[in-house]
Amino acid sequence: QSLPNVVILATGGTIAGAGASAVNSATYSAAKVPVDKLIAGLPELSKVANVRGEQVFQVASESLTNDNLLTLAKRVSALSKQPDVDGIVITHGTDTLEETAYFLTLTVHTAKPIILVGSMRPGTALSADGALNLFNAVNVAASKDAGGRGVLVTMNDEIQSGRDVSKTVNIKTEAFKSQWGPLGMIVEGRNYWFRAPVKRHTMQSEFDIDSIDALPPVEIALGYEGVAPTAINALAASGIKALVHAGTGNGSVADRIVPVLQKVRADGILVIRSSRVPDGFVIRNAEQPDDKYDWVVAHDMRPQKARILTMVALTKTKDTKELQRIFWEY
Ligand SMILES: NC(=O)CC[C@H](N)C(=O)O
Repeated sequence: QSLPNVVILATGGTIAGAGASAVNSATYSAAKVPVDKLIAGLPELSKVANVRGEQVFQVASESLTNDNLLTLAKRVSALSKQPDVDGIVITHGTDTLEETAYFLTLTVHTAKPIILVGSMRPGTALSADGALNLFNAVNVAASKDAGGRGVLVTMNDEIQSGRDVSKTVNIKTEAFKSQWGPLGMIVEGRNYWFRAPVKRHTMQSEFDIDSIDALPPVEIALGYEGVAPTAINALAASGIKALVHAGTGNGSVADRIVPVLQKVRADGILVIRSSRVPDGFVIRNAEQPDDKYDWVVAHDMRPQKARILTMVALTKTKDTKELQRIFWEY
């Protein structure tokens, strides 16, 4: 057979979920159905690619750890080097899918398509979205024109950049959005491309999962009206190497928190100023004098993605100028 070879790495989530009845679209158990059953339930895949599955984990994605991330990325990297693998699909819970997608696009050196996919409803529900999302993922992974675009996400007929995309609604099937728009769409197994990523990824990345064996502890502190320094002080005392501050507005920081973050930086912990606002981006030296305080701004990265990039960057550098360059470039 001359069909492309696609490997599905299954990690759990709602796409492998099962509920008690067809009306249970929100009340169900995630991470129940094994990958071989997912593949067997979608005979249409055999016309698109030679598909085989590997069960890497079977978890809800909010429980994934840094070690899980390393295990998965190393497996993706190893498979991508095999001549008998043309594309890789990763089934994943949607809650932290955006973090895994960004981690892989930063660290896996391949021009072969890598596609993450999940679903918002379990396969047992009325109007389940997982089957079409997975069919689309395998189609994109099997197509020649999907390589070299960074790690991609196929949800709701859209092809999204793994760097840009986030879960923005927690109940609808159109859950994944990027403020910069999707890269394309997939309809009846055909890709329609409209734009390409400009940030560094995969082949052009200076980071390589094959030489990363541990990730440093990096945590997130939220800014809000009435915020106290309690959480930041506790995090700083816990041995973290960097703190992502999810500030208000344009990454603004409460006046009583500013000296706390200055102390955190003086103690050798890197401070990354991000925003809890989903869209837009943080501008350096606006709201706070980042040059003076030696803080880094997270550009357009949401706090959870800023944390991923910070962990990856810290495997190479602790220099704040370097870290800021990395935030602009990735
Ligand atoms: N829609 C989902 O995949 C959410 C299920 C679960 N919380 C997870 O992220 O794995």
